[in-house]
Amino acid sequence: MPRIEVRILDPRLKDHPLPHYATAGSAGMDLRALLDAPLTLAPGECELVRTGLALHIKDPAYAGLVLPRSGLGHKRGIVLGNLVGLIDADYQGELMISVWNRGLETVTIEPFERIAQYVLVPVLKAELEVVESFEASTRGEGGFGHSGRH
Ligand SMILES: O=c1ccn([C@H]2C[C@H](O)[C@@H](COP(=O)(O)OP(=O)(O)OP(=O)(O)O)O2)c(=O)[nH]1
Repeated sequence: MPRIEVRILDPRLKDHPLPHYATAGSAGMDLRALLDAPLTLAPGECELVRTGLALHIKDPAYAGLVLPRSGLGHKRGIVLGNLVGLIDADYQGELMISVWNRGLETVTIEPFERIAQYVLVPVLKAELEVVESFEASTRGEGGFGHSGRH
């Protein structure tokens, strides 16, 4: 199992569990909002929320993804302002969550509420090789729906 170093940047987090896998099959660890008071988001409003944690992946063979929580996104309209957060292996700063109320009603986030999830994923690095033309292939120039398939 890969190891990620974590710094607890805010003493209030000492009373709360670190992000963890809720079940043996969970792919993500829930992330909690470090807030002094409830945060009210009007429809369309977006706020950068602290986690109070710095997670240093270190190994460039991995990256972190911050993803919405399904229930929160579907039922309360709370998703991420950047849709998906990409956490680089060399990032050592505080993990921040862009919380966006995409819904039509005002939503309140409570301090330490679980607002997103963190998934560690493997990363492949590609080297770009400039060529004059590609080998004959079955795909032409089309894209964005040009294949004619639905
Ligand atoms: O939801 C997110 C997304 C990113 N980050 C941190 C980790 C990431 O490694 C760093 C930079 O993110 P990214 O490269 O996506 O942002 P950018 O807008 O291109 O900023 P930068 O100029 O800092 O690279 O910000 C977060 O804390 N939360």
